[in-house]
Amino acid sequence: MLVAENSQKLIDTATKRVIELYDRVLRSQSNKRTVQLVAGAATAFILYRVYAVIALPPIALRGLPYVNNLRVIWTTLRGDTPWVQFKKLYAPALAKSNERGMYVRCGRVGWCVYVENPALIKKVLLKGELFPRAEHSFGEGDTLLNGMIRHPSILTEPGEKWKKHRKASSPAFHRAMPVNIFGHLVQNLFIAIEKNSNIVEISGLLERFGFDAITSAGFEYNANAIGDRDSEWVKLYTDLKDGAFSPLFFLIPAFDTKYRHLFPRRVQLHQDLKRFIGKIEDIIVKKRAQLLQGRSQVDEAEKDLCTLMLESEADGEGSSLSNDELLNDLIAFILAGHDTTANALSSAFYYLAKDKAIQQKLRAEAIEYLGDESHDVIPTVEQSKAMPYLNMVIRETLRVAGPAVWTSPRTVAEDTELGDYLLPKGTHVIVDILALQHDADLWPEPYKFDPERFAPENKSSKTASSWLPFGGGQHQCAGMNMSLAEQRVLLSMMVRKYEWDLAPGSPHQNDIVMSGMDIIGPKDLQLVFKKRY
Ligand code: HEM
Repeated sequence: MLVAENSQKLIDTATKRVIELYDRVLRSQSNKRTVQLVAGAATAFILYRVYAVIALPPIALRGLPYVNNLRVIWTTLRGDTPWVQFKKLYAPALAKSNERGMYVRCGRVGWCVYVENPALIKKVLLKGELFPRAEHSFGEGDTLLNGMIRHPSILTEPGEKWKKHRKASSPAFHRAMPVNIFGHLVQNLFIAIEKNSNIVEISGLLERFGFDAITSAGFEYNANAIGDRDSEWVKLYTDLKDGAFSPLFFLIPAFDTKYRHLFPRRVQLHQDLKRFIGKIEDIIVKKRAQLLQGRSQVDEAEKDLCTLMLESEADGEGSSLSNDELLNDLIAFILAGHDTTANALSSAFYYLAKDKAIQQKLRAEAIEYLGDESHDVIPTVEQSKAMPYLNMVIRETLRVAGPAVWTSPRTVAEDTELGDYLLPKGTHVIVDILALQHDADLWPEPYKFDPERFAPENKSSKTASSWLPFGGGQHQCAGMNMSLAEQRVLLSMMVRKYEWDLAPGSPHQNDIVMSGMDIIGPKDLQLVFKKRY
């Protein structure tokens, strides 16, 4: 939370004390002037203490450069995205840290040390025992946010409880590579693009593509978000997600719990949540029953995650999850998997529209691998992995405009030195992916889109450890390979079929304009498509 709960308590106590003091001073007739001076000084001191609690980090962290929290609150209320906040506030703080590569600011879990130095990042990500995931990073209680990011799940638990979820899903993520599912959804996207007269709002369309992709690949349910933006599933999910991250309820969770009855729309959303959960529960129950009848005959790589998880559980391979736990993980996959991939793709469309030579080079490669006949070709897994330039474009997009700007927060398990700085037990630490991937020492001209950085001859160990769009260590993105497959299939098919350009008068003409808070992507990106066949 941007304003920690204990700050509120301190403000209340301080206000009470100041009122009591004034009351005593004003009633006292003796030596009034001296008493007024003392009262004034006491008030100033208390006000400073209140300011310090809200605006400044704990004393133990003040040896690192930090960002005054009032500035963070202000920029957040203004609706600045992390992309803008980084340029305005965090990059200057980081610049003050010189070689250290650490700065402090208030984030979702309170005051955090943000780390950008690759060597320190390695320590944070690889020493899981010392830097376990922070508990309750999405708050506690019966809020809509906790109804969506459900406990216990792969996204929420630290330690052994998390391991159980990761173990249950690892075999499934290892096997799933559903290029045909993705390819057929890309064909639905073609239909949607051609329904538009001229200008296509591609970022919204890709979000709907991402939703169909994760419901199909997650539990064999095509929500048909591409075909029908008002479909029941899409509306339900969008309302719930917007509601869960609504700033008012995010900042003051009591409005969503104790005082929910004062907000009828909120009450409705909680009922909608039950309906949404019920739909996925039904799918799980049906799939468990199907498994008792025999294995799915679908090709292993095209099976959905839920089926694969149940099958590996039956084989004693993954760990065993209750229906509730499995449900929580499936919802986690939707939340973690749909916006991220959609925004990455949207950014790729932007950079390819801005640089026609790169777009053409990518097209030439897709034609070389998939042919130039006038019909759609869904690449095989092997073909999609083999296209070197496609992979360079994807990697560079994830560097320059990676949708996940930070890793999940970790909490220091005992007093620990990070670099030359002692972090007390309980300090929160976050890897600043955005800062790392825009460090000019590691990535010259960091805001320039240049896939050649990833050409084999330009590879270096320095950049290998500085490309972390999926995080790293034990919590590295579980869906990384699935997301990469989705991006390869979509981009290779799209570039074979269309040429595209920014829409006339696009606000993105000079520079990409981002939207989003934790997950970012181009804001309302509009493109003009020209069909090649
Ligand atoms: C471009 C697309 C994606 C990006 C950039 C991305 C990025 C990330 C990042 C940065 C983390 C946190 C890592 C950490 O804390 O160290 C993460 C975790 C996670 N992601 Fe992704 N992700 C993407 C797509 C997906 C997809 C498609 C899925 C599911 C199908 C998925 C599922 C998860 C899960 C389950 C976790 C938690 C892993 C754990 O703690 O064990 N992500 N992702």
